[in-house]
Amino acid sequence: MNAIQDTYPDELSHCYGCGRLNPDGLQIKSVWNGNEAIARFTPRPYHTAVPGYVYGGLLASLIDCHGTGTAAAAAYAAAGREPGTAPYLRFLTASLRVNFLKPTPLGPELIIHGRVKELAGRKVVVEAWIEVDGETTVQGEVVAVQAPDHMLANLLRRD
Ligand SMILES: CCCCCCCCCCCC(=O)SCCNC(=O)CCNC(=O)[C@H](O)C(C)(C)COP(=O)(O)OP(=O)(O)OC[C@H]1O[C@@H](n2cnc3c(N)ncnc32)[C@H](O)[C@@H]1OP(=O)(O)O
Repeated sequence: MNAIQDTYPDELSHCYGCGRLNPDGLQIKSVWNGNEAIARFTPRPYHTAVPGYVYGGLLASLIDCHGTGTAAAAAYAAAGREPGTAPYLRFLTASLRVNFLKPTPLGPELIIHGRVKELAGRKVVVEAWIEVDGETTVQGEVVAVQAPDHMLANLLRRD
C-alpha cells in the first residue's frame, strides 16, 4: 500500500519531516492499514543525543509528521475518498505533546504507530508512539487541523 505522503501534491511535499521532495528531510512514510498508520525510520549515527541514544527532537519530529500523516489518511478513509484526491485533506500540527518514557537506542529501526482518538470537523486528534525492539520508548499526541482553504489556495496557485 502507498504511503499517504506519496499521494500529496508536489506543492505540499516539501516538509522537512515528511516531504518526499525534500532531499535533506526525513521523508517519513506513513502507511494506513485501515486501523492505524505505521511508519518505519532508522535514525542515522548523527541523530545522537548521547552516544548510543536517539536525539529527542528527532523523535518529536517523527511523532509530529506521522501524526499529520495519520490524520490525512484517516480523514480520506472516513470520507470514503481515494487518498491524494482534490480537494486535498492536508493537516497542520496545532498541538504536539511528547513523553519520553525511556531512552531510545540508536541503531535499530523505529516503528512509529498512529491511531485516531478523535475525528470531527477539521480536527483530528492522533495518539502516536514509537516502538523499538518491542518496547515503547516515546508516546505522544498530535492535534492536527486541516489546512485552511486560503492557505492551500495560495500554495496550489500555479502562475
Ligand atoms: C500551509 C498549508 C500546508 C500544508 C502542508 C503542511 C505540511 C505539514 C507538515 C507537518 C507538520 C508541521 O510541521 S506543521 C507546522 C507547524 N504548525 C503550524 O505552523 C500551524 C500554525 N497554526 C495555524 O496555522 C492555525 O492555528 C491552525 C491552521 C492549526 C488552526 O487554525 P484555524 O484553522 O483557524 O483553526 P480553528 O478553526 O480555530 O480550530 C479548528 C479546531 O482545531 C482546534 N484547535 C486549534 N488549535 C488548537 C490547538 N493549538 N490545540 C488544540 N486544539 C486546537 C480548535 O479548538 C477547533 O476544534 P473544534 O472546535 O472544531 O473541536
